[in-house]
Amino acid sequence: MSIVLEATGLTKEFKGFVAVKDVNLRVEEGTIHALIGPNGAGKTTCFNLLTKFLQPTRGKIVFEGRDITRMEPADIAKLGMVRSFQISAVFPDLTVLQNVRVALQRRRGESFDFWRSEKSLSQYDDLARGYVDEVGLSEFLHHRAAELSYGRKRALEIAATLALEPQMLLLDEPMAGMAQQDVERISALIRRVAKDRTILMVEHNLSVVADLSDKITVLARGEILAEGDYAAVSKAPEVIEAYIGAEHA
Ligand SMILES: Nc1ncnc2c1ncn2[C@@H]1O[C@H](COP(=O)(O)OP(=O)(O)OP(=O)(O)O)[C@@H](O)[C@H]1O
Repeated sequence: MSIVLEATGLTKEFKGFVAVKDVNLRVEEGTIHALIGPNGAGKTTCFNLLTKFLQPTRGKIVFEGRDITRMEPADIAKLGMVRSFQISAVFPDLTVLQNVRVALQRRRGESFDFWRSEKSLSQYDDLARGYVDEVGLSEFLHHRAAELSYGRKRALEIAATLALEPQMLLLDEPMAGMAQQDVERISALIRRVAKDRTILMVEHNLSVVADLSDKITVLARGEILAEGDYAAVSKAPEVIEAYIGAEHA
């Protein structure tokens, strides 16, 4: 199986404090890979490094055979690696359809003054409808984003992300703040969009991680503690200890 994203010796120091230490990570094509660990483990920092929101102190990141260590987030998005919720959410006053169209327009690198050119935008309608369909929001096509429930807003964000046509999606705590019925809906959605894409996610909800992930990397104090499927990592004594230790910290 081929490796889509590979980090080698990834390290981030904040004024001498090592938040991420010598992390070696390989994400295989077509998998859902989760990054977990107790609070303060370095997950967010790691994620920000991989998506280039932070510059690593040391280490190398290769996406699809290309060294992206020094690239900007917008440039790696063009290469096909997109962070969801990067497109910071959705425009509340636009409809579901309009939001996805705007994302499509971005992908095509057109100007951003969408309010002027309703006509030229309509060429994207069919494509946009396809993504809206894919995330199960067809019946809300003409609803304003602001009117959607929290879970449906998240689905809309995913639709807008898909419209950027990523080969790899990085999801930052997709279940954060979700009610149970939304968790189930978004889980199903992630599984569906993962069919022809690669996904790396940071997620605190361990039952979601157990349910969705092909592979899990456990971080603690900035370092990789364990790696494998859920059955394996959840049994590893060092993982149990790290979680319990973090609870008592
Ligand atoms: N900009 C920063 N400056 C200094 N220290 C930082 C900075 N960002 C993160 N850290 C520290 O790095 C460590 C790892 O933080 P990080 O947010 O990556 O962990 P996390 O695993 O995402 O935690 P959580 O689950 O609580 O979100 C923490 O000790 C944090 O205080």
